[in-house]
Order: sequence, then C-alpha cells, then structure tokens
Amino acid sequence: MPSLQLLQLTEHGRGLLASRRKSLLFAAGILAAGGTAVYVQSRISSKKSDSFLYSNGLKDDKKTSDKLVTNGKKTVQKKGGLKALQVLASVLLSHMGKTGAKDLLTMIAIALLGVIQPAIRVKTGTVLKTTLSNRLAKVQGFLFRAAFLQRVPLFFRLISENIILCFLLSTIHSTSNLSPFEVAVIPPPPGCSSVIHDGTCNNMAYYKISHVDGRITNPEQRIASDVPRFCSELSELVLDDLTAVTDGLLYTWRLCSYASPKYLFWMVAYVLGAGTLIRNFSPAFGKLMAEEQQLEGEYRQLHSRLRTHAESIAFYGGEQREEFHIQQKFKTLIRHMRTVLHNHWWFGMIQDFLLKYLGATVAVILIIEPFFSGQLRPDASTLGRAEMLSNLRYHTSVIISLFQSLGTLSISSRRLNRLSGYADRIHELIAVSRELSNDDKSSLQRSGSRNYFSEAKFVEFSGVKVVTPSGNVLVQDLTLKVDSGSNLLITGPNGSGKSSLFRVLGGLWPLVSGHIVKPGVGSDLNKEIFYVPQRPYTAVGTLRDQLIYPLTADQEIEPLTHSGMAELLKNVDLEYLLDRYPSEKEVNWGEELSLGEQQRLGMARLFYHKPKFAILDECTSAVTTDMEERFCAKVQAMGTSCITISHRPALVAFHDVVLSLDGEGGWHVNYKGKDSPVLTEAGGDLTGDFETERKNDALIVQKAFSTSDKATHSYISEVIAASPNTDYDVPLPIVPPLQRAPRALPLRVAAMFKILVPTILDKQGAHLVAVAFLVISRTFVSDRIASLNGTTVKVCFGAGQSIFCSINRRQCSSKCCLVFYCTFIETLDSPAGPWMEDSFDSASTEKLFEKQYILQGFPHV
Ligand SMILES: Nc1ncnc2c1ncn2[C@@H]1O[C@H](COP(=O)(O)OP(=O)(O)OP(=O)(O)O)[C@@H](O)[C@H]1O
Repeated sequence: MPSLQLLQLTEHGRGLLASRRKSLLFAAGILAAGGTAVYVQSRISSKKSDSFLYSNGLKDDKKTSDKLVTNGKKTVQKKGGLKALQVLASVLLSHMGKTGAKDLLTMIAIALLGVIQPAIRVKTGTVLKTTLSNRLAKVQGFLFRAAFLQRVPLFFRLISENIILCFLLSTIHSTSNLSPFEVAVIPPPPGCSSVIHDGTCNNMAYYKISHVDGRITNPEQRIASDVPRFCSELSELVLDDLTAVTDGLLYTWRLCSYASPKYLFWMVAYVLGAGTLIRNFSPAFGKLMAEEQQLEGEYRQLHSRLRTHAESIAFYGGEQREEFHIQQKFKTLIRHMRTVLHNHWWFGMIQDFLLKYLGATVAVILIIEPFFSGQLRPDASTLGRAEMLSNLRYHTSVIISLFQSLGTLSISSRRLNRLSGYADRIHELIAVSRELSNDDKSSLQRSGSRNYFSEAKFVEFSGVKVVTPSGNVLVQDLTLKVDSGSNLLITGPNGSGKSSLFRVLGGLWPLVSGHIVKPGVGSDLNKEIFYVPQRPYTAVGTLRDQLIYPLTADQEIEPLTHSGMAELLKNVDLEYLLDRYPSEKEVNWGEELSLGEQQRLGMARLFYHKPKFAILDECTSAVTTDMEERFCAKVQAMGTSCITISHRPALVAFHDVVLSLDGEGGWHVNYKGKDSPVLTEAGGDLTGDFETERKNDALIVQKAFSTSDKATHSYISEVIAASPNTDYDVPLPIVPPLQRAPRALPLRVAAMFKILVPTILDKQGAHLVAVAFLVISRTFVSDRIASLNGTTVKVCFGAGQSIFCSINRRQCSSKCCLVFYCTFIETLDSPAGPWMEDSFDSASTEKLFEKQYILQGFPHV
C-alpha cells in the first residue's frame, strides 16, 4: 500500500536509527561544520568591521573642523539594525579570548544537552528526566516494601539509590534551568564590555561624547543597561536557535527516513507562509526598543541630576519643579512602554496562533489525511493495528516537534529585530567613541597639516582658534609663548573663553586651526602639565588616593609615606584630616569636604606631582587670600610654571605675562617689567616661611572687625547681648537614630497595603486585581489537575480522531481534561510499551484500542 510509506520504516531508515551513536555523530558533525562556517565568516566580517570603525575615526582635519562647527545639526549615520548586529557579533567573537570561548562552549554544551534529551525520547520513548523520576517513584515504593519485610541491607541499598537519583534529578533540573544570560554574564560579557570600555576610556572619549560631540545622549545607559541586555538576549537567541536547528535537522532526517518527503514539504511551506505573513504584520520592535532605552536613560539621568544637585535644589526649594520634570519623563516612558507591551501582546497572539496552535493542528491534519483519503486502512491483524497505532503516535510526536523547531526558527526574525535595537545603540557608541578617541591621534599624526600638536619644553600657541562645540569662535588666532619658568595670568570677562583655551590645550576640544607646542604630547598621564580646576575632582578612595590621583598605588615611583602625606597636608592647613579620617577609610570626599577644603586638597595634589607646568583655573577662588598667596609662592618655589585664570588682582604679582581676552575673539598680551615687586599688596615675605596657622584667617577677620566703625560695633554688641545665654547643664534632646534593623513582617505587610490600597481603585489597581484573579484561578485549576491523581481514565485510540480520552467528569472539569489530554499525549509510553499486549475491541471499526489507566504523579501546573 503506497500510504504505508508513512508507517513502514524503510530499510535505510532502520539502519540509520539502529545506531544512536551514528545519529549523535551526524548531529555533532552538522553543528561543528555550521559553527566553523559562522566563526570563519565572523572573523572576516570582524576585520571588515574593524576597518569600518577605524575608518570612521580617521577623518581629515578639514572634515573635523567642519563637523565641529556644524555639530548641532549633525545626525548619526544609521546602520541597518541587522548590519549593526553583524558587526557587534563579529566584535564579540573576535575579542572573545579564552574565557569567552569557554562560555561559548558551555552554551553549546547546554544546547546539546537540550538536544540529546529529545533524541533519547524519540528513540526510547521516554525522557531522561522522566525515566529517573519513574525510577525514583519505584524505588520509594520498594523502600516501603523493604521496610515492611524488614530487609535491612536491601533498605540501605535502596536508600543509597534514592539519594543518587535525587542528586541526578536535581543536577538535570538545574542544568536545564541554567539561563544563557547567566552563562554570558557571570564572567563579564565576552568582548563586548572590554571593547566599549577601551573605546570610551581612551583619549578622553568619555568627555567628548557628552560635552563635545552630542550625537550620543546618556552613554552610561548604553554601557550599563543595553550591553547586558544585548548579551543576555543574544545568548538566549543563539541557544534557542542552535537547539531548534539541531532538533529540526534530526526530526527532518527521521521523518524522511520513515515517511514521504511530501510531509516535510508541506510543513516547510506552511511555516514559510506563516512566517512571511507574520513578518508583514510585525511592528518595528528594534526601533521601539531603541526608543525605550533612550527614554529610560533620560529618566535615569533626571534622577541622577537630582541626586548630584540635591543640596542646591533643597536650598532653592525646587522640589516641585524637579518633580514635575521627572513625572513628565516618567509618563512619556510609561506611555511608550504601554505601546511596546500592546504591540508584543497582539503580535505574540498572532504569532502563537499561526505557528504554535494552528501549526500543531496542521500536523494532526497531515497525519490523519491518509485515513480520510482512504489510502490508509487498518490492518486486519491485531499486531498490524498495534504497529499502525504506534507509528501514528510516533509520527505525531515527530511532526509536532519539527513544527516547534521550525516555529522557533521562524520567530527568530522578531527576536533579531528586537536585538537589533540594542545592537544599533551599542554599535553607535563603539563607533562614535572610537572616532572621537582617534581624533586626537589623527591630529598628532598629521604634523604636515596646519593644525597639530608638537612636543617641546615650553607652551606655545601659534594662530590658535578657540571654537566651542556649538561653533562660536571665542578666541581668534592666538599667538603666545610661555617659557618654562615664566608664569602667565589669563583674565577676561565671564564666558570669554579662558577655560576653553585650556580645553583646547588639553585636547578636550579639538584644535580647529593653529599649532600648539607643549610638553608631554601623547603621554597617558599629565605629568608635564597638571590641571587644577575650581572644584577639584575627588576620587573614591582614601585620603592618600586623593593626593596621588590620577596615579594608583602601584604606579607611584616614590611611594608617598605617612610623614610625606602629613607634610603635603600641612602646606595647605589640612593636617587635621589625618586625625579625622583613618588612613584606610574610603570616603566620599566630594560630599564631606567643603569647597575650600577640596581646593586645598587639589593644591596638595599639585605639590605631590611637582609638574613642569600647572594650569590653575580659579582653583583658589574659595580659599582665603592668605592661603592663595602662600600657594602661589610655594608653586614658584617648586619651579613649576603657572598658567593661571583668576579675577583676583593680588595674583598679578606672581605672573610675568598677562593675557586678556575680550570675549569677542580679540586678545592682547602685557609683559611685566623685570623690576616689578613680587610681593602683593597684602604684604609679608611670602617666599620665606610659608607655614602659618589656620587661625590666621580668623585673626584677620577679628582684626578687621575690631577696627570697623563704632555704629556697626555697637549694633553687633547689642545683638550679642540680646541673644540668650547657653545653659550647658540642660541636656540636649536626643535624636533617635534611623531604624536600620528590618521591621517585623506584620509591619512590612501593613506598609505594603498602605501603598497598594489607595491605588486599588484606579486603572492600575484594576490591572492588579485582574492579575491576582488570574493567578488565583490558575492555582485553583492546578489544584484540580493535581487532584486527578488516583482517577481512573479510559483512553481510546480511534481511527478518525487518532487519540482521545475520557475522564470521570464528576471529578474533573473540561479544562482539566484538556490539560490532561495534552500532558498525556506528551508523556505517553513508548510505541513498544506494555499496552500493546492488551486486547483490542476488534468488533468496533471506530475504536481501535481502549485502556484504563489510574493516573499518578500529576504535579501542580
Ligand atoms: N560644551 C560646550 N558647548 C558649547 N558651548 C560651551 C561649552 N562649554 C563652554 N561653552 C561656552 O563657551 C564660552 C566660554 O566658556 P569658558 O568656560 O571658557 O568661559 P570662561 O572665560 O572660563 O568663563 P568664567 O570666567 O565664567 O569661568 C561660554 O559662553 C560657554 O557657554
């Protein structure tokens, strides 16, 4: 009979299936060949991507300057999402290293473990886990028997077996639950993070991205959130697709061994058709995802701004304004997330319907089609019918599994689309940061062109133009030389470009035109030119770390001793910090020290580094004049040349050259006569003894106060006299410390209700109630299913409906029947199982086989 091609195993197929080793070798061969092909391709495209990324960074100077001037209008060159994905995947593979390769192998091993399991199921009709569970159940039954018969050695043997089985089951369970995200993230995501960190931390790219370039907002969101999500979703996709491909190949091969290729043809045609339909419906998930990340980043940034400027906002009382902004952003984010969720909901529904449920129905139709067409007739003999049934059952399982793998592959495009949203953002970050970090190198390399940096022992500007990132020209054609040993003071109105000149000198802003000569060109650490800003950066760490910053302990040539630290701090009257903070204590210095103290710490840092040139950008604005003068004198004594920005006339005395900017691009230079005094108006020989008491500041104020006019004096005296005397005997009120220990459970539950109850009546509350109802009803159904244990079930195998069953309806709702039916189909014994020996109702043509089962081991769903 021609239709028996479905049922009869061909000789070739039998041969192949007879050897499980061959099947595994075959699958492993396909995997290895596929893996090698993908790796080779990725290496090739990695080279291409590298050259693509580098070529982006190396643009000629003209282009750079044009780009800067038109930065505001600049648009990001959008790569296709999948192109970005390809580039990123190749970057990941090429920067994987040993650890990354190990992770990838683990992933493949997990995928194969998932594949081997169905392979065993197909062959033996049981799942490995199910076999072990069955055995465990049996062993536990035997335990009772052994105990009842008082057979102690047998009992202990069974207990040992029980323990081993438990261990194996828990290993299998936790291995199959091992999420690919964890595999990818427990060691840091291979390649990706290091490429990004290299790119953003090099050549001040972190500064240029957010302050100069403007193409990327919130780079930290991309690094901290997009990268882990991308890695997690990529590993999931690779794992699922790897499993689906191998599953698909195995099942296709088995189906072709048993049955006509027309089944495969119909299935592929169906999946392709459904896939095309779905693709046409698919919303732009990649774009939606990128937008979501962008909005999330902006929302986070508002919170981090609030935290950074908390004190100023609190003093201004600006909470409501800040809250308004945060709420606005939050609402926009929620609105967008709702759109995304809605799209996922309806699209997932269509996708599941077409590929999962309708796909399974198509599989059943394919299987029963020969019955309806009359090509397939049950054999007259009992054994023939039994074999037909077993084949029918087996083919249903193979075709459904094949549909599932094809379905998984066909939804990959949606997942890829989503992934491409992350890939786009990460790729953009890598490309922009490489481009920016290469900008500086390119200006060094092109010393033949008009604008470049070169190395010398002095600082010189020749025809330098200072242009802001938004294109405003601050200084035109500046030409000036600062020799080693001489000091330059820069003055000018606010916003005239004084700090910007240093930004160009330090390479933070590009050199648009002109030539700069300076010491330490291209060196990593600013040993030659040391910058001291108005608010010095205080790194997280100990007091010692602050002094040696940016060096780390292992970079120090001469380690700073405790007495050295004390000496440095004494110069700036901060030696009390040594008593206040233990030497190993890590402190958030930016929050704990006042601005004046931070400036003094910045000065001590300069004394430690002893650079050739020091750029002092209003770094003494918050310290007393006395301290400022001592600092300048000490710097001079150290032999460091200063380039200073200050509005204080007292500092003129310490400088030989004054550069004045007019704020409109103009500038002029004044040189001081050689006989000018080095002393300030405040007087005192500052080059002599620098050590003054901290109390000096207070003494100066007291002196000024006592010499002030009589009226003021009498007014203040009156105020002091009117103020109440402090009674030191009265105990001060004790402020209770913040509660740190966790509260008792009832209190925590009450707090939760306090939050939840008011929201229960609004829209979100309704959602919450609906979800709670679903969860409770699911538990109820699950409980009903579990109560099926012990129920007697009659299972019938019919010619028309393939398999059906009936359950005592009094004990089980129709929903439970459905769940039971699906579960039963999945866990049905092997075609060669013991039921084949049972008798058939051969009188009925409809009912081919019937058997009663007592259900056991039904879990809660
Ligand atoms: N990242 C930036 N993008 C665009 N414009 C900027 C940027 N940074 C600074 N500017 C502009 O450049 C101009 C000069 O700024 P700069 O900080 O050099 O002024 P300054 O002379 O040091 O002023 P002040 O005396 O107030 O410190 C200002 O108008 C400022 O708005």
